[in-house]
Amino acid sequence: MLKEFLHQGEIRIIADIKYAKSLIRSIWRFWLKNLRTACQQSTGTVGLKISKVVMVGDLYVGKTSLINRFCKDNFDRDYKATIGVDFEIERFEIIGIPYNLQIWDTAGQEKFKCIASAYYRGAEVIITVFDLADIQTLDHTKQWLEDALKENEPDSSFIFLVGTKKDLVSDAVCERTELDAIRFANEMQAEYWSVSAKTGENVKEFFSRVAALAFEQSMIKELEKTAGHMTQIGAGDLIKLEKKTMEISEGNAQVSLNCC
Ligand SMILES: Nc1nc2c(ncn2[C@@H]2O[C@H](COP(=O)(O)OP(=O)(O)OP(=O)(O)O)[C@@H](O)[C@H]2O)c(=O)[nH]1
Repeated sequence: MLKEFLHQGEIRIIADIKYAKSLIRSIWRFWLKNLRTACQQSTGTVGLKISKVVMVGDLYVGKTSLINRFCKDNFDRDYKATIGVDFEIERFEIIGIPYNLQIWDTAGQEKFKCIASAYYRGAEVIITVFDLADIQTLDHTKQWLEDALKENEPDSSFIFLVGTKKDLVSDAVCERTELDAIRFANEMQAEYWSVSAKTGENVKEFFSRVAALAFEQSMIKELEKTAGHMTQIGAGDLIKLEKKTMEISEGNAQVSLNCC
């Protein structure tokens, strides 16, 4: 009798789990359908989504190298200063929706600042970059961020603080610098990452996080526009990205330079 009762209990639990699983599946399917419909309504088809990412920071900190490691999987040890601005486009496909990250690389040299700042507007993501091997560059990140924020609506951009050239510093130095960096990141309301363009450490992971957050944000905006209400999708960790291709067929267009 007891055995039978327990057996029935087991069946009940299994049935409940199955029910819960099917409920989660239905909610997920419903959400995906909503997302696709939102895209279709706003573009007429499942449209291409683009997010603008702007990289700022002192000269020589490694902005271009970081982008090149991610977009072209290469690293150049020779320094070629960015003149004005440059950009790369990285393509993804997420839940069947074509998605591009437009990554703007701005010059760190003071004399090009006035050109570069013209491209800060409309940044969904602002990446402030410093060199882990040159602590002074960390001190300047707040000013870079302030300049970039001036050109954007309040609270409209995700902010990242990125320490580069991790391969150049010992673990002890890195840890010490990171204590300051994390304090800065908190003050800047930024997410902190440390990377190496030379070894590739953390580069893919970092840009995947950038893309996931930016994609999520653009979908929320889309849903808000169509459904007229806020939908919480997650915190950038629900969507796992697979890069469609490592090749870049667009971008790399050096923008013309008439500095003031
Ligand atoms: N060892 C090492 N060197 C790096 C790394 N990233 C960049 N560099 C070197 O640092 C120098 C400057 O890198 P860039 O990427 O050109 O710097 P940038 O911030 O784009 O400079 P501007 O265009 O002047 O603003 C180059 O000689 C790179 O090879 C890294 O992760 N490790």
